[in-house]
Amino acid sequence: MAALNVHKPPNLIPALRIALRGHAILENPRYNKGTGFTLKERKAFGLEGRLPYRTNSLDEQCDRAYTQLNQRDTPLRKNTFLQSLKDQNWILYFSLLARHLKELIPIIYTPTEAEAIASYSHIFRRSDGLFLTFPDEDIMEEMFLEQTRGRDIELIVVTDAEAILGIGDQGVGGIGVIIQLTCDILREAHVKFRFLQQNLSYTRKTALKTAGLVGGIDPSKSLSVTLDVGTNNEDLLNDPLYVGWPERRIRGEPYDRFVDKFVQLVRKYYPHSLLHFEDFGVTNAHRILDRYHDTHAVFNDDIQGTGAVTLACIISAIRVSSRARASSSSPEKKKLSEQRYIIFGAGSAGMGIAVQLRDAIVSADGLSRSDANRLFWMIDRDGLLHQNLEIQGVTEHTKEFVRSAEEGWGGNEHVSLLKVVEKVRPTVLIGCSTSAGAFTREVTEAMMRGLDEGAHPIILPLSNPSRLAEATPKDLMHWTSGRALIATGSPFESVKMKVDGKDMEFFIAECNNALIYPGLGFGSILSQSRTVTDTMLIAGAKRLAELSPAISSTDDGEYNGAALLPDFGDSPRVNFEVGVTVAEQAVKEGTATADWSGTTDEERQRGIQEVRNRAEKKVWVPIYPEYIYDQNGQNDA
Ligand SMILES: NC(=O)C1=CN([C@@H]2O[C@H](COP(=O)(O)OP(=O)(O)OC[C@H]3O[C@@H](n4cnc5c(N)ncnc54)[C@H](O)[C@@H]3O)[C@@H](O)[C@H]2O)C=CC1
Ligand SMILES: CC(=O)C(=O)O
Ligand SMILES: [Mg+2]
Repeated sequence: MAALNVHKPPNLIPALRIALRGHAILENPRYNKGTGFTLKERKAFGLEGRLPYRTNSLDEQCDRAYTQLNQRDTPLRKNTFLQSLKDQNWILYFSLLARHLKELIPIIYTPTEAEAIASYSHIFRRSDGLFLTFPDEDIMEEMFLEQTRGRDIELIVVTDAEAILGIGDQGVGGIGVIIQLTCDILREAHVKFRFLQQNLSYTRKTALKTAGLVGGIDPSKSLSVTLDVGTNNEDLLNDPLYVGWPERRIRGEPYDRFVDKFVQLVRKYYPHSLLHFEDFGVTNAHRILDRYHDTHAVFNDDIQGTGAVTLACIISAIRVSSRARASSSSPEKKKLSEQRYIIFGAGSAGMGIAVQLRDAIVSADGLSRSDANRLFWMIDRDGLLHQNLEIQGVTEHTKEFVRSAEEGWGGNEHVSLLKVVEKVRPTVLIGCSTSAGAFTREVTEAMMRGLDEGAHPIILPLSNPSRLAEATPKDLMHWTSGRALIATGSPFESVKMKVDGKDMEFFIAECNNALIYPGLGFGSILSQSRTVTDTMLIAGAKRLAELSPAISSTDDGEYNGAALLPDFGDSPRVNFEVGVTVAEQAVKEGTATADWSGTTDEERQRGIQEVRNRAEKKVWVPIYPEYIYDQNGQNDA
């Protein structure tokens, strides 16, 4: 049978010159094509006899991998299967994800990844990423260079794993979340739909239809790093199979010194890279971000990514709610500054959301910072943060949002969520507390009672994984008779119910930072921005909101149940658009340093025109390029 040869997209992906042969190329996931090696390549790379006769197309390989995946009967087994696929063949892995994006995201990310991380030491097979361990501090630079030498790294995702999703301190297993996040950026940044349709007419249509050929940043240009500074998780400390450093977390000056040493290495060797922080503990997250914000392009996803995606979601929800009110007698209240926000859980995510919304209110509606702060009521374990409460470890950011004693919140006592809802009459209620079920029927009904006629309550239970959500969408929809505008942190099924005798289906948006950080990151990397500014984040969030189905499908007033944010299955296109907007903003405000971005006003205008074109060129697409054997060619991972 003739071997199929559909791997080489002419004029799209340049051929790669590679120096690895035989076993070495088959064992290297960056280059391995498995049965996808063409006859010519098999000959050139010494693979004849190492592979069975038939050459498969990438589509065929994806079909086979998908069938194998579906033979795994639990999400965790599917997660492990995908991890081993990635260890074998990156292009096949990303291609498979691209073809089944919506279905596979909950497998490789929340909620399943939480389970995989919690069992990391027990299901451990093979390491991935760079582990920098505290006792090896003196040789950190050698370890760093060993993994990165000769590589053109653009994206570094790092965690110290103190606050993984909502499941807390996971020690060294936290690497799982950032490996997936690194992958997310890679896979989501863009689908070159039109481009591919024009250039890849020979590719099977299904691949295009299923939003197949996704790209972003070349995986060889990214690095996942775990800073193993110990763990305070007793189960891990007592587990003889725990593979991390089995000591308590280091704190204070030694911790700061260790982190600083790492950041300085990044700055020294990769000055134009984006450094993405994930799932640091709340006491360190803000401090680290503030410390490096002005000196390098640093980004804390839990703070800034969550802030940006939530801002987008609320812009979209307010638009729906104000349209609905347009047909009632009460005022429309279209502005962010016309809302009252309760944020339940004042940790990294909660504070990130408050700061992002506040900054957007100041920039869009012209309020002073202190007036904007007054629109927020922050609630944590000890209840509402107010001046008479003795709060431990209040950060500068939190202080700004503490409510005044003059508002009559009483002495040093716990003011509950219900009490705050009754008194404040919020229009927006956001949960990032890890406190499952905290948005009770009583709280929700109290919120409904406080709303203006015709308004929709905006309720976002954002805690992950799914089991920690502050309420389920189904309950919220029933308690509010179908009025609530909801988005959650993890994926939930749509809610079908009768509203005013009409059959409705409400689609629940996933308000998860993974929907926006690939675009924010792509825009920052594309423009080689010196820093990631608040204005870049706001621009990205507004663009995401514009792309929301709820906005585009309710133009004529009636809310039809469309999701408040774009679907994760559409995230490649969406993140491409967000990335372009963010890069345009970076060029506009002069933080971009890419050689095409310009320094004078005139050059910057030209730079802005250039962004989209540059973005299309930059995208990495998971398709096999042709390989040419060259003993001076690439030989790294
Ligand atoms: N949807 C999304 O994009 C994101 C969701 N999250 C989720 O939000 C949750 C919190 O994450 P982080 O802010 O990173 O953690 P964190 O540990 O920094 O913050 C959690 C906060 O909730 C407070 N809290 C705990 N129990 C509470 C209770 N019963 N009542 C009120 N407050 C309580 C804690 O004291 C802490 O301040 C997690 O479940 C995480 O998965 C976090 C980042 C992004
Ligand atoms: C989504 C995310 O970053 C978290 O749950 O931590
Ligand atoms: Mg996170």
